[in-house]
Amino acid sequence: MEQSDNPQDIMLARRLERIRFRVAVMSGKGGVGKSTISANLAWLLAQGERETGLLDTDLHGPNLPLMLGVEKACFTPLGEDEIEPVPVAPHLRLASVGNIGHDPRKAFIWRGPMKLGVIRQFLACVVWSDLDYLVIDTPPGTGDEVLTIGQYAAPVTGAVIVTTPQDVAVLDARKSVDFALQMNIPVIGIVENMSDGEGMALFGHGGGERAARELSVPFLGRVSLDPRLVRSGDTGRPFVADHPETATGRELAGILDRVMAWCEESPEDPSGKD
Ligand SMILES: Nc1ncnc2c1ncn2[C@@H]1O[C@H](COP(=O)(O)OP(=O)(O)OP(=O)(O)O)[C@@H](O)[C@H]1O
Repeated sequence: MEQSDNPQDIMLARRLERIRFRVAVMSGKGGVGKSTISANLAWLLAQGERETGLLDTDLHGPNLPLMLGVEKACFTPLGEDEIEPVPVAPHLRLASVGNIGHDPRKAFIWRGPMKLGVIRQFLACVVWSDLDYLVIDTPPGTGDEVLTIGQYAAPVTGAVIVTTPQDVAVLDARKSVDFALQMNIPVIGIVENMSDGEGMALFGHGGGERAARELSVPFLGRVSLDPRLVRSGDTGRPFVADHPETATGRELAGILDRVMAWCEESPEDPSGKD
């Protein structure tokens, strides 16, 4: 974030300094599995004893509290303008607008400028303390909301772009890569989600890898279309918590290994730590 005299911006900058790596999970369109990937990567990071925060900035569909079984939890207020994220598991905490005490069955109605103000205020209010990783589940698309996050959470260490294998989705992934680069966010790579496994012919296979090659960004791996991922999303436990030894569990772990290797070798480490 550029230097500002605004007290909220100063507070935000101070809070973010205590986070070693900030990883934005982005997608050009909705429903491609961004929240699913974010939740599973964050869980695996925490299991590896990395102090991890998960930030859900989707104001219209904050799904992460439900996916992580903390939909009934509310933030603990620490003082004026300060809230403590919700503990999910050892080393893992979540901050989602879904935990501000709103009835999850009702839709949030936000007008444009109000939305951006809320995102900014939300970023500034959450007290994470020291984190190794902050995984930011961004709203889909390349609009003002993602722009606001990119601006206020800067410098973002890198972006993970999630896509599905079809041509239209891959086109959207290209837009996301371009968007991230325009915001000066380095692209960690592309994840192809809902990829057809052997004998399947639903979404196809290989589009994400092709897009990564054409755009000269790393391909982080594919996650198969797996109905158990949908079920685990509904049970409040991420897939990798209960199925780490399945092929899909290993695909997710492989993606995390590549993300961590990229971050930990990144010269952009804002904390200046090794
Ligand atoms: N690999 C997969 N196999 C099967 N189902 C999946 C897979 N990945 C995600 N899903 C399912 O697809 C649906 C959309 O996933 P998710 O909510 O993670 O997408 P999203 O991109 O975050 O959506 P939004 O645009 O609403 O933020 C969910 O029901 C989820 O369980």
